[in-house]
Amino acid sequence: MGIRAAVAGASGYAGGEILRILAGHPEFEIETVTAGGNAGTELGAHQPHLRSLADRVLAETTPETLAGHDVVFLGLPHGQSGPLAERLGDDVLVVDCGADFRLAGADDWTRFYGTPHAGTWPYGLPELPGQREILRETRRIAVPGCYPTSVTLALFPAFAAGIAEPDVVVVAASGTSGAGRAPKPNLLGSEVMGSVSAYGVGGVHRHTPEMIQNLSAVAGEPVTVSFTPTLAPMSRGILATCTAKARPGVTAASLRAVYTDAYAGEPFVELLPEGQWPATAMTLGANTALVQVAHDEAAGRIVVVAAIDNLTKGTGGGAVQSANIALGLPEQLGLTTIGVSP
Ligand SMILES: NC(=O)C1=CN([C@@H]2O[C@H](COP(=O)(O)OP(=O)(O)OC[C@H]3O[C@@H](n4cnc5c(N)ncnc54)[C@H](OP(=O)(O)O)[C@@H]3O)[C@@H](O)[C@H]2O)C=CC1
Ligand SMILES: CC(=O)N[C@@H](CCC(=O)OP(=O)(O)O)C(=O)O
Repeated sequence: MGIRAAVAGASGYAGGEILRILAGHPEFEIETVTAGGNAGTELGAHQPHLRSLADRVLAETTPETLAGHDVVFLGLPHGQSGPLAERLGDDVLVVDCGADFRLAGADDWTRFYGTPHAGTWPYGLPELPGQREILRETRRIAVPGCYPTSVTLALFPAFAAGIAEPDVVVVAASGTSGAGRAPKPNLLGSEVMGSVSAYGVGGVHRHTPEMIQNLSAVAGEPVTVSFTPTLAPMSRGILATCTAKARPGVTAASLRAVYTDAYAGEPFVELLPEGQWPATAMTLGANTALVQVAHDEAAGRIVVVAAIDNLTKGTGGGAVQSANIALGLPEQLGLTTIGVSP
């Protein structure tokens, strides 16, 4: 008998990615899959790529259907996780892909999400300093947002090493799956194809406080982040271009040395060889973040580019990576760094 898992939101993009990974994981048994309005229908109608699970019937998402499992993965709209998690025992590992428990600051939560703050859970980004120790001891995990995953991995080593001023500018392109599968007028194929567009400009995107929280904690001082997301005509992937003012004395060699050291032992983050730049296509389906750095001497800025698959390292893969740690399994179990191409 393996580790009994339930996936809520199994008809959605995040839930589908979690199931894709769990289906190839040697320790998990997928016992229950749930949805909202699509409860009662077969999973294969929504996730036709998950062949071995096609005839599973989606249950309703209730505390009763999610009870009795060792692990519950939640891929639900914001606001749904808190009431469900409250009704699941403290011994059950709950891994939430929603935003509800990511932020420590209730004011930030209310300002960006407009509802009362549900609380704060340990943050599922194992690469952050000290985070693996925290994840080993917890039964509640808040999986990071997809943009904050890419930006935090791109920049935290520079702040940990004290080589960047606390003034960050990020422009990131995301594939459309980041927006979920519910239809939205600006996300019709004809609106998205052949065009890249900015949205959430001017410090209003809800991932901004999450980036600030992560980078400020590592820097030990408040970091400002000017974040501009853009939508790119592709299904998956995030390419985040992040810059910060360099502290005096930083050189191309010292910058590279910081990132070489930071990621030398990390299984899922790779500093690419010099001269090679990350592309989203290199990460598709893989639980990897690919990173490259440059020192823009004329501008006095550090430039870091990171690529991830928003659904894998940015959600489902990150969720399973953190769950592996919390369950005492090898962190890499069931996860691959090998992508899909072309
Ligand atoms: N897409 C991404 O790249 C990322 C997503 N996330 C987060 O993961 C969560 C899910 O996102 P995503 O998969 O993209 O969204 P989708 O819209 O693709 O899927 C949402 C899922 O939630 C279910 N659902 C919707 N409303 C309810 C409800 N009232 N009660 C129970 N189930 C409900 C849907 O079921 P039904 O089919 O029946 O409507 C569906 O299974 C969100 O919190 C999102 O922020 C996090 C990081 C990245
Ligand atoms: C392309 C696109 O629309 N992306 C989403 C981010 C998706 C995500 O991961 O965010 P949460 O988990 O915090 O909802 C957005 O910008 O709102």
